Amino acid sequence: MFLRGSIARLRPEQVKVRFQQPSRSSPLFVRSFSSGQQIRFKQTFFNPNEEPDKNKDNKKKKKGPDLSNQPQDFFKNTKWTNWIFPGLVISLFLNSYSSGESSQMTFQDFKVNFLEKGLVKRITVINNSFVEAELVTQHPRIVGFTIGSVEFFEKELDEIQDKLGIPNNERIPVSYIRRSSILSYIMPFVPTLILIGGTYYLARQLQKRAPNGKGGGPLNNIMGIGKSKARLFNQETDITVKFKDVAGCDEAKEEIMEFVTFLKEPKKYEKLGAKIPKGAILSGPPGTGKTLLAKATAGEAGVPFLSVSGSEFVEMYVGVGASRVRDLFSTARKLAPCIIFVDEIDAIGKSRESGPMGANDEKEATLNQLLVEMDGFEDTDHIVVLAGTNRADILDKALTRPGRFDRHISIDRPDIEGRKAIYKVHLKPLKLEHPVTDEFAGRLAALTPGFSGADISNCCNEAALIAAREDADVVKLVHFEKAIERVIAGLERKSRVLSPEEKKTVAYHEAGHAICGWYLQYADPLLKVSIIPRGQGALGYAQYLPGDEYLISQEQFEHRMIMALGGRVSEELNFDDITTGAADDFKKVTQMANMMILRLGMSKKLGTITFETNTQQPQVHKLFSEETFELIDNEVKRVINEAYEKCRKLLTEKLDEVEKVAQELLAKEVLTRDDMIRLLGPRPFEEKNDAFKKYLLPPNEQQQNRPEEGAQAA
Ligand SMILES: Nc1ncnc2c1ncn2[C@@H]1O[C@H](COP(=O)(O)OP(=O)(O)OP(=O)(O)O)[C@@H](O)[C@H]1O
Ligand SMILES: [Zn+2]
Repeated sequence: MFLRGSIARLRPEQVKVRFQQPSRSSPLFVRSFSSGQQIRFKQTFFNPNEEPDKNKDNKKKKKGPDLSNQPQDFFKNTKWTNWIFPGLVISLFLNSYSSGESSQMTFQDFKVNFLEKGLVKRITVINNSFVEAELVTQHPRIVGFTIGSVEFFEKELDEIQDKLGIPNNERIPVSYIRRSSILSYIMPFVPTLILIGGTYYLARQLQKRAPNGKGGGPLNNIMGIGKSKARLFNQETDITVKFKDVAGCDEAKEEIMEFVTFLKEPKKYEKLGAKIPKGAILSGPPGTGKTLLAKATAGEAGVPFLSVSGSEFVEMYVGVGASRVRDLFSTARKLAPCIIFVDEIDAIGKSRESGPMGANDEKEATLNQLLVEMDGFEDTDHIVVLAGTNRADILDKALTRPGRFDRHISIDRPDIEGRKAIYKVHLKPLKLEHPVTDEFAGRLAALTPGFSGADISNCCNEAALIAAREDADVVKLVHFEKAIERVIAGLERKSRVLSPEEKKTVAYHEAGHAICGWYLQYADPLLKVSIIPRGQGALGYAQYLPGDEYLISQEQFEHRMIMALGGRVSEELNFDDITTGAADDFKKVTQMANMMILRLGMSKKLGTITFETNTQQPQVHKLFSEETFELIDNEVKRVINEAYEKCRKLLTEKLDEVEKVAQELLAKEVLTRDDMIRLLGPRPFEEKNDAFKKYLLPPNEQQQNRPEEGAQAA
């Protein structure tokens, strides 16, 4: 009765320690395995009438309900099964321990030490082979010894008592009993019991789910392998996301809204005989909020949300994926109405013929099962399946067929307005210097072209971390600027010390890039140039702000190539030797040139043909002749050479400017756009980036950048 609860919490080593010193806390287990006679042993060290001692163990145990009075509670509690195995082991241990309580000796010892001294109160002969004698002393109270034959023992006993002159009516009472220990019945089964108990206990332990709801140990993976790994988010407790938390992507929200109304008032549709779409594919680059949108849909509809990743269906054992799909849908049916979200569906939904290895049986089986399940549930089941992917183009056509994922919702990287809205969402929890204004969010959005929702969330968090590191009370714009730089270019590496020569080379290299950017019409606005090493291997870098562009002209392409070559050309013009610093630039230039020639039809000689090959499929025959091959080679070289010549011409003309910028860089390490204007005068072209003009240009420059408006105003 004192043991309840505590064993379950004790670790094995604790259990051991407890029982090395027999305490009052053992009777539960002694009783569970002892026959009536064995209680006697227990009484030798446990007195039920004894006052409970006031040690802290006891106090703790007394708190809970008394187990001995409420056995039914004990068995109702499912946890009791967890005790079986440790209980078994401990009670066996105890049994062996408690058996040692009566002192064993020889008949000779007994005769000399007790019998002849008249210390014996009562004698019991057990099974004609063992004698237990109760003494008048307390310690030991009981002694035992084996005898060869009962006749001999009786004779000896009589002789001694005769010798001591004890009258017949006062002789030691002797009783004869037969006793079969329950242990003698149990013992043959003990190994089997331990085996079964052990296996059961291990299985239970391993099947216990980890607190985060994910699988437990390795054995669990095998036992529950066919189970879906979907995480369930309960509508009341877990899904707090609503559409208002998903900023931007208004079209996507609008489209997905239909599912919300369906899950909320299915009758409205069913009344008219309409079939509700069963699923939708959400496609878009990583971090654009596909998962978030799916969750918000569940949040708005107020239904459970089952989230699983496509890759979680894939296992090396055949048939596991299909079984997991089945399990997922059977769970969903129980929870309906509900939303299933399968992230990275391309892991199983890849087009079945594609891939260099041909079809993969296991993946195909999994996909087939998914298709079967989607066909299998009726729209009256009120289950909606949403799937996320970054590669909608490689999905199997069978998946996107009507009646399955028949809606395709694409979520793009947010534009300036989208980013502004997302910033507003993620700035809300931060402690800022000023309340969030449109201006402030717009400025951050303009500084982060191409950022996804996840990047923005990361950037806001990074800013707060930087502010905390600087012991600031509030998060300021500078912290955001540092965070953005860090996200874009990586961590500043002040520890990487360059030699003065290296530093000089980097300064002229970066100055070359910067000057090209300054005097080329289609170059993006420059924000800053720096020669502080950052991230992985970047010795210097320049931050430009491309706008949200959807079309890029040939001239733009060319200007970008010239800019990329500016670093190496500047090295050539200013030093006798060249360095390895331009490797990355060349990679970019080559990629751009290849794209122009092979995909964009920007070569007159080759014409408007795309030479793109499908790298996923093995090439069986040549797609174009040797001559075309050579022509492509020559054209790519020509485009790059032309850009190189233009770059060399430009930088030769602007050698003084390069010198100025390089010297200033060596002195200050970082140059901003304002520094550039101070050194070179304003850029000769209007900036092309609207967001930049609107949020980042100082007001006086905004005037200069809009000549017509300026004229009208004057
Ligand atoms: N439109 C948005 N509004 C607010 N927060 C956003 C938005 N998009 C993304 N986020 C932020 O980015 C995080 C990651 O987004 P999410 O996991 O939904 O992206 P995903 O598109 O599913 O990415 P992946 O393709 O890598 O699975 C979100 O938890 C959220 O904080
Ligand atoms: Zn470079």
